Amino acid sequence: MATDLQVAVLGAGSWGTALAAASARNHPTMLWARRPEQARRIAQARENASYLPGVALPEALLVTSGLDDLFEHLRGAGRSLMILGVPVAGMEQACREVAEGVQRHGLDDLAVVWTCKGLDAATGRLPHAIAQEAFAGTGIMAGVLSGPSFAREVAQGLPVALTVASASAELRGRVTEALHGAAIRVYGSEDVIGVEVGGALKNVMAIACGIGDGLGMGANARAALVTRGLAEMTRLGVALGAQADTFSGLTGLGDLILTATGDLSRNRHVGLEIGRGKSLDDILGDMTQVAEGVRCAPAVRDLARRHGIEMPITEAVCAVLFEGVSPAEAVSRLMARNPKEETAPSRPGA
Ligand SMILES: NC(=O)C1=CN([C@@H]2O[C@H](COP(=O)(O)OP(=O)(O)OC[C@H]3O[C@@H](n4cnc5c(N)ncnc54)[C@H](OP(=O)(O)O)[C@@H]3O)[C@@H](O)[C@H]2O)C=CC1
Ligand SMILES: O=C(CO)COP(=O)(O)O
Repeated sequence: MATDLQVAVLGAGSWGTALAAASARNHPTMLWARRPEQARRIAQARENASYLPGVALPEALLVTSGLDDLFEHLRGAGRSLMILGVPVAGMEQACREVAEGVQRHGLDDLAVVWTCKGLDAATGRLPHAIAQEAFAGTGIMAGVLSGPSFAREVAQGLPVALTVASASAELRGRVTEALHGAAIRVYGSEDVIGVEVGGALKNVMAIACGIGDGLGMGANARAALVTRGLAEMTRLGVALGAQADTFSGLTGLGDLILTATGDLSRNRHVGLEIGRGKSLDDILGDMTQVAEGVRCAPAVRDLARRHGIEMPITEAVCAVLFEGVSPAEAVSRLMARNPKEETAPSRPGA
């Protein structure tokens, strides 16, 4: 392999595994699973049977459950890249472990991208704020990788377009080099906030669209939810410092369309089942993978209220998930809102 870029992926869920497999085709790549028995099973079977059953992983992909192995893999590389494949709930711990590992192993040129889509449930912080705090004083280059990308399709080698956002051109270049190829296009952006807000909020909107489809509300209602959902995403994003244009790109409209309409989406699945009358506890009890929109919805609602941003669809999702409001009642409340102008979505109050 003629490359001086070495890649480590922390987190062996569906997305971490799919990205590690893609990277391993061109660069020395090591995947870290937090459970030793899972790492052993993946390494032996060349398959992640828990998260991506039936997908063959490249022979070249290294697998470990030892965090120190991951840093040793990167030490001595010409250039190194760490991809965090954990959900938002694991972001703070992952960043802390990376910061400590960098010091312990004397890595001085590491680029780190996270892939989680959500807000910190307790504080409403976006992932970059979590990373910023953990990485302070370490010299780590940081950024976010997002876009419309079901892990299973990526792992099967089907075409996909992603966006990497970072202030660091060097980091954007490394991520592009690691993943860009025959089936993956990687676009660059400097709008970290816009990319993160799009990724977090499209999950909430996917739950809303799933609820509508579960209720049998029809294609017109779905189109209305997607469009007005995008208006909510843009409004909050702009209030937080994002660029409005980002929301018509891959990580905004692109990911919203995918997740709100694609049946591989876990968030859409949650909404569909709620709309069909199942309880949230039963739905989550039957799932083995994360649906970030569930924990994210109240954090988004609280953040929006703090910024004085109206987010009726998000409020409705929270009311159905956590306040005992029936899906039908939530729809009635949305429809009963006062008529208004359809102004540009980025304008406050639109
Ligand atoms: N799957 C997809 O298509 C895509 C997912 N994403 C985003 O990527 C992130 C990861 O999702 P995905 O891979 O799908 O999730 P999965 O549910 O498939 O896997 C989650 C992975 O994270 C580990 N994990 C779970 N909770 C924690 C925690 N608190 N701390 C540390 N590790 C934890 C799990 O380990 P264990 O098995 O030991 O429990 C597992 O390896 C999410 O934010 C998701 O929105 C982004 C793009 C596409
Ligand atoms: O983020 C995703 C696709 O871009 C995956 O969506 P779900 O988490 O809803 O499955």
